[in-house]
Amino acid sequence: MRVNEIFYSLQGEGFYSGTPAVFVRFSGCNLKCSFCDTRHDDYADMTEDEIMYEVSKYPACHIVITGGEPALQITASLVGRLHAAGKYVQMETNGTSRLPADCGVDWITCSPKYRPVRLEHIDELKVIFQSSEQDMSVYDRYTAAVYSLQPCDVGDAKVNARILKEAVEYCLAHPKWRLSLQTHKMLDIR
Ligand SMILES: C[S@@+](CC[C@H](N)C(=O)[O-])C[C@H]1O[C@@H](n2cnc3c(N)ncnc32)[C@H](O)[C@@H]1O
Ligand SMILES: Nc1nc2[nH]cc(C(=O)O)c2c(=O)[nH]1
Ligand code: SF4
Ligand SMILES: [Mg+2]
Repeated sequence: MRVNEIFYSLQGEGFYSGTPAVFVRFSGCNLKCSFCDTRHDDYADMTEDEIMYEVSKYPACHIVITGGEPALQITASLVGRLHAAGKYVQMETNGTSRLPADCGVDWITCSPKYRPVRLEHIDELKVIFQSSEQDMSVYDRYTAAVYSLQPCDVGDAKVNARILKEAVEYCLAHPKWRLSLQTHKMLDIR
């Protein structure tokens, strides 16, 4: 499997914010979002054994499978092995690729981009919020347990502050949505 990095940190985003987690970041993505905050091109080829060994070095049971786009590489076999090791598996995905049959991921956080979502089930819908002008009606078609609104980090403090203010206003006016802050960036951790 093409792995960009494996590291231990706090889940910085969404419903599980603050949860200690081992991040497995797969390399490569089928999209090129202009705002993407992650460099994921570099990789090492790793076997499932090697991934399991790396993950076993950390004490947390929460695993975040991300990328790049992890749906392009995830296997039921790897998820099964993580479960056998007592792990809880969350995946961060853009939702454009179907998951392998019986993939078994415990929590799917889907952050739709500008392409149709092909997932049958979403636990958390995480929308990247850029402006109060954004058409939020496109998300009406999705059903999830949790609806997270995450301000887009555009790399400019003034613009970020404007986006954050509008995101707060949006949540207050549409309380189905909860604010998701990228807390790892505030804490300056990975
Ligand atoms: C790097 S992506 C990897 C997973 C998957 N490709 C996806 O887009 O969901 C991880 C999360 O970061 C979010 N994200 C990426 N760039 C961002 C930015 N500039 N500001 C806020 N969130 C961002 C994505 O929407 C996604 O929820
Ligand atoms: N701490 C931390 N939390 C995260 N949650 C989702 C991330 C991602 O890049 O998918 C991420 C990340 O890169 N770091
Ligand atoms: S889908 Fe995710 S990883 Fe891919 S470019 Fe967009 S934000 Fe980045
Ligand atoms: Mg990230």
